[in-house]
Amino acid sequence: MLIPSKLSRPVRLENTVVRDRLLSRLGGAGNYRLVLVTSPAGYGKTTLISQWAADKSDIGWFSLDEGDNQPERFASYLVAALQQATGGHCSRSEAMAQKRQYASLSSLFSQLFIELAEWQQPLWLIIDDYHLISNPAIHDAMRFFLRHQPDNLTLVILSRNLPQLGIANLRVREQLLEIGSQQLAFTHQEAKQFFDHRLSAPIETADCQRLCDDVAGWATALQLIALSARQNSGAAHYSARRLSGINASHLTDYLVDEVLNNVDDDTRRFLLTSSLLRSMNDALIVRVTGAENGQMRLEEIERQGLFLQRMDGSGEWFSYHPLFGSFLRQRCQWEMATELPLLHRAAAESWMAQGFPSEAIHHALAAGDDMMLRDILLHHAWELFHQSELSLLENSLKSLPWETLLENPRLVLLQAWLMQSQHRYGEVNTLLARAEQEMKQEIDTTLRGEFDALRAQVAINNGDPNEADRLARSALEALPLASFYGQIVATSVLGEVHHCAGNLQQSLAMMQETEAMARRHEVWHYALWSLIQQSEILFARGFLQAAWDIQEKAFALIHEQHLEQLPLHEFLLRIRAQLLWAWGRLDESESSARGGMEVLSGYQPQQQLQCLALVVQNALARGDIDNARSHLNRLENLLGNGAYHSDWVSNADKVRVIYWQMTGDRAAAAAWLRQTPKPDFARNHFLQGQWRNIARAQILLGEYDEAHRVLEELNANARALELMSDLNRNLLLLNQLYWQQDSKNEAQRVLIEALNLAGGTGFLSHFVIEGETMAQQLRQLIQLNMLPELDQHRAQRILREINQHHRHKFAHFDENFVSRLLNHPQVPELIRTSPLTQREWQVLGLIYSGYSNDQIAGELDVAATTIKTHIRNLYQKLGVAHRQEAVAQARQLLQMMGYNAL
Ligand SMILES: Nc1ncnc2c1ncn2[C@@H]1O[C@H](COP(=O)(O)OP(=O)(O)OP(=O)(O)O)[C@@H](O)[C@H]1O
Repeated sequence: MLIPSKLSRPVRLENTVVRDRLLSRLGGAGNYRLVLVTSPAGYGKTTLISQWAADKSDIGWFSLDEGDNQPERFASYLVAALQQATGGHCSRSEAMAQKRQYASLSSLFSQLFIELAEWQQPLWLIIDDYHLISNPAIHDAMRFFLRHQPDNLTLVILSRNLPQLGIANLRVREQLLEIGSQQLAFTHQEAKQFFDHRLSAPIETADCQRLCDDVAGWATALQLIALSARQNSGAAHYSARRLSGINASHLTDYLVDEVLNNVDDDTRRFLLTSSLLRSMNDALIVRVTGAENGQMRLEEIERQGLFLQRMDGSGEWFSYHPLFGSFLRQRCQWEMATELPLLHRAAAESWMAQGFPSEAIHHALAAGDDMMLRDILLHHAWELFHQSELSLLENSLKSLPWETLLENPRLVLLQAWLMQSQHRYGEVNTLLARAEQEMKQEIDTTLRGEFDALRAQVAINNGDPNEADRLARSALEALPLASFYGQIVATSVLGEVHHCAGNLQQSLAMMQETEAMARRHEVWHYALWSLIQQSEILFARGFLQAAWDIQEKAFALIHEQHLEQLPLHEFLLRIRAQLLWAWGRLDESESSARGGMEVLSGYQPQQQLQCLALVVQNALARGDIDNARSHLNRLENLLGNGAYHSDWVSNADKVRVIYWQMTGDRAAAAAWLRQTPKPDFARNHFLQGQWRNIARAQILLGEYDEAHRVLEELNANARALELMSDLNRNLLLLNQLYWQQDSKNEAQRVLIEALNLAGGTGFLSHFVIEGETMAQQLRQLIQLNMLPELDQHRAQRILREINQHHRHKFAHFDENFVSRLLNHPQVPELIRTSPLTQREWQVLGLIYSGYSNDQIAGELDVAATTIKTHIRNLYQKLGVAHRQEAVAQARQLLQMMGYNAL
């Protein structure tokens, strides 16, 4: 819940001096991205902007306190302020902010800007006391905000110092309106107006000017002078003299002498005790200060000019001027040390009664009241956990003695989940084991179930499916229906265990069950997770259309529940990219993979490894070697700088091995093959992937027998486990193997089977990526008319893709290449003296790529007889008699130029 006073413009402006000269400067504020009002404490920043904003409807006001250094909290208030300004227009961003479902502040802001794009009127967002922000993550996010905010939005920042927001740049571009302390300082005329409002007896103009000069127009000082003049008449000059030359840091002495010592004891006590509250209303005041009528008391303090600000339109919420508030709190620590725990306890109780557990925890911590903290946590910790108040919870648990946790093992469970959610798996088991060992009371069955469910999750994350299986089963046995969270976790883990064991049917059933439970209890995170797993299973079984449909459901869930910024969204975008890639929809695939990287942009770059591998994979399918190389550099860099799960590594290795195959880099493949782990048995599709990488490297290195053994076993397993997608991929590699071994018939047989399987899976790019060897075989199959009609169409489609993407293969013989070739010292004499025409080079390239005469005619769009003439001429010039010789010549030339020929 958000505290209303933090989202309200201070409204009490009667008796303030209307500062026309500054207001008219602010009249043009809408022309700037940023209005920056900076000055030392108490120069009138808040008052001025509050006056200026008084007649505006589209404003959002956000007053910061120290707690707002936590990015999630900052974001929630910022979005809420904009919601206020737009009358609730940004509901998606609001839901995301409330549920904390975003990867980074900048991604949340991007969503915000999408919603704001429809908002046409001018819009103002005011952030007061920005100097309280010290967290660099927030500064970064606000720089992002400033760069991308819509043109009709103006950000107004009030701060005691110059914020780190790239101010110089905005200044140069004239996008910044600045108001500093010199401008904020009261003029003589304003000071006169000020005193005329405040003092019962008028003050001489000359006196007023001197007072104003003495304090350099500092508003707070003028206010203090007026205060003391009212309290002990005639002391105005004395105060001004004392105030002249001092600044906020020396203010304490002055405030003690002139303010605290000048109010009656009752008021003094009221000021000190109430200052412990960062925001206050009637109920909080009554409970903490013991005042009979809190509201009246607050209004009275406000009337006395004791730096209390009214924070919302209804007049119920107040807070002290920050300067005065922190002074009072400090004094309170000194003067009322013994009473502090009692006061904080009262504050915590009152916040609890009003439904603000996190504010209550703040006071329970300050009170050092373990019992109270324990009780708040027992009742509200899960709610806060799901709102990602992780650091508040962590601090709370840290401050409780271990014995208290042992007596309340649910708190141990909470601490363990906090560790798991931060991937500190090792610590989870240590903590739970220690708790079990040291707990005095018998651990009840439900709790054991909860412990086991969490341990099962940790085990599967750690890659130990056997242990995960045992724990998940034991959890499900122990947990009653009411413990739905543990049940969901354990069921999902069991689903994963089956998945790892290759029991896809059971795994699918478990994941469907997880989804149903998670939806019933609105645990959206697990619902999404289980949908993604279902899609993975269906993909592995070769049901790509069904996988697509499940993905659609997952995207719908994300949309409905505003889960766009969950890291899991990346997972979904990634498997969508894989599917699109398989179907040859490369542009869409790449943009989905990039979308995934965007979701993770606020995390460690290592997290992007998998999406990056997909970007490389797309470049490879396009035959775009240069692009693939440049992305690969980044990918290899990440691989070398992180510890990854073995599946991640084998996905990344896949594109590396394909790249080496395409560029003929045997040395790299050999080095990799020496050190890559060789798992025992490819009983699931993750391990199949790793073994396929190995087989591909072996084929490239000419280790045909080894590759053959691997692929035979992979195929047997894939058939037994019905991993049809894997079978399809394996057959394509087997085809490569036979082709390289010159077993053309075998190659043809497995290719026909692969094409047939592709009728179900819809695979396309898997064929395309094999490039020219695939193209040659397909051309032959098409010519021989050996395929059933549908497969024939598919073969033609694949061929078109290869031709389109792999033009560079015959573009080797373009003008540039040919001129380099003719200047090569080893070029055969015959070619140097009677060079081919450009057209003849082109035809040679096509012959080399396995095109028939008719296909060359079709490709170059000329008559078949013309091609014959070209061929005759180029044979003559090359000194060859037939096709094979021409192909061999072309290969030699390409190799001479350093190309990896087919
Ligand atoms: N225009 C004005 N008319 C009358 N009093 C003013 C005016 N501006 C400021 N003051 C007095 O000065 C005090 C400080 O003003 P304000 O809170 O606006 O300063 P600030 O610069 O925002 O301070 P901080 O840096 O601590 O946030 C106020 O309590 C008010 O009494």
